Amino acid sequence: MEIPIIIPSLPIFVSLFLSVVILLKLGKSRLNPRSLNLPPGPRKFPLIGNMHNLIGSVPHRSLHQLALKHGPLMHLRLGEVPAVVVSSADAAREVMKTHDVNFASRPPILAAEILSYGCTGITFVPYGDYWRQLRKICTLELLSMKRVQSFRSLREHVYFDLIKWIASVEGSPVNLTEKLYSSTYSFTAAAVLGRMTEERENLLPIYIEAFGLAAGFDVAEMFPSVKLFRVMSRVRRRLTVLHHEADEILDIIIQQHRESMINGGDHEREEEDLVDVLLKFQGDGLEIPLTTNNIKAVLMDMLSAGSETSATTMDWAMAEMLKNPSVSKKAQDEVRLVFDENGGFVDEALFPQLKYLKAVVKETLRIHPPAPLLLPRICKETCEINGYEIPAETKIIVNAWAINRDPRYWENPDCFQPERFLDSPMDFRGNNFEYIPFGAGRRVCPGMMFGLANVELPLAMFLYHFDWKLGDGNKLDMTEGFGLTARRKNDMCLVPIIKRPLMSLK
Ligand code: HEM
Repeated sequence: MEIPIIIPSLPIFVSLFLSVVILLKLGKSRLNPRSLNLPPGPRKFPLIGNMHNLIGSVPHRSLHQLALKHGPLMHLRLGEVPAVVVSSADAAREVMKTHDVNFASRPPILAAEILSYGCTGITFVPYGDYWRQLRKICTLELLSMKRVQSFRSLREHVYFDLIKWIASVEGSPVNLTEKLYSSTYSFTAAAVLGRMTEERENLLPIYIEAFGLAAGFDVAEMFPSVKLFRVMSRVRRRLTVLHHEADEILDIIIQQHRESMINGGDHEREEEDLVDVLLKFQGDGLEIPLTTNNIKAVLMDMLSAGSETSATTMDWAMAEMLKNPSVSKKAQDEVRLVFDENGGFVDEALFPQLKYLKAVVKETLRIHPPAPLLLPRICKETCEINGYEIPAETKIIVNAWAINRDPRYWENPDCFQPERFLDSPMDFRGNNFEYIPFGAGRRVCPGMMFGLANVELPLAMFLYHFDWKLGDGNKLDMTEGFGLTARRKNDMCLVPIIKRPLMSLK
């Protein structure tokens, strides 16, 4: 009698094979250190660990709910990656101040590895001499207050074009969200790469797709020891193609800058862009020489870190003001008082007078931090925090969203009340751990001033020139979406009504 041989279909065979590989890996894994005094956390399942705990809501909300049960220092396993989630100001201070050096590197991330030339930009490069050199260039040159001011005329032109367009469609619904994101990209790309319009425009669809993919879930990142997942990763393949396309465009841009420098510079431009600045450093005898790929990595970091964060802040600020008419009235009254006296020109030089608008921006960053989990850190050497052991190589996730709304530090934490920041010494530079939209410690955001200028100017222009109402049949939707930043899920369509005519730019 013949014995039937059952041949499983290919997908079943592949999943069986992968399960066995993962089980074998986890079997001899270092990830079940029962003897360690780890922070408490929810029960972990085989293979997935706590991945199931993140289903159903945006990650910062799911993690917040878990932390309410397990505490401000919570241990998780995401696939095979051990992680600790920090959800209180005290624990955040321990990580980003007391033990800052130990937590000053970031875990490698697939998208950064590919798009940022093997993590050689500033954002994901490990803490050390090369990072220190880049950070110095960043704070003293690329993103200094002087540099931010040098982009003033560029900023005015980009956002003036936007409000001119809005004025041209007065009375009809405008997809403000879409316009905010595209104008912020235009400004950031022009400041970073220069005014070469065609190349910048070609880079935009690549950038949008790449950062969309980067925000997605990739199983290879959850099981770094299973090399097969890396080989099979569709995200990896697509990111690699996009990286090559972006690389060619960046090469053209850098080449044109080099030629322009040899010919004595571009006399039509008032300001240097960031490519100009980095190329000067390249020839400047740095301690650790900057290769052209290093420069491209920094440029990609600036584009990704600089554009979505500002647009997301602006979008939430507009949505909150629409939801809270008394807030928008106060902000509008202030802006109109200041700029009516200035002949109707929205002038950055007068922004120190916009105390209420600045409080609106601060409150937006409190209640809707664009990077609600900051950027991840990694523990270099095993250390102790609050009596718990944090093993080396643990991924550290700081839930800034939860901290910024913690009722122990904030009255009515879920209410949008800019008044709480008027006459308050609280700042977002990483000194007050109950308010950390830009992070803290050595890796705190170096682009704060650049980002804020990019938010305040368009907001002041929107409030000064227009009244805004929801289009017929549109409801204000405050749902959060998934993405690289915590942007709103659905675009906001608003009807602009001109209240102050547009003056031409000075
Ligand atoms: C509203 C605007 C912005 C917000 C809320 C924001 C937020 C953040 C956060 C939370 C981090 C991680 C900090 C940490 O790990 O402690 C970060 C890092 C960073 N940001 Fe921003 N950012 C903004 C705008 C910008 C802009 C405009 C730029 C540049 C053009 C920029 C460049 C960077 C860079 C390069 C890093 C990495 C720094 C490092 O690892 O040393 N950011 N940002």
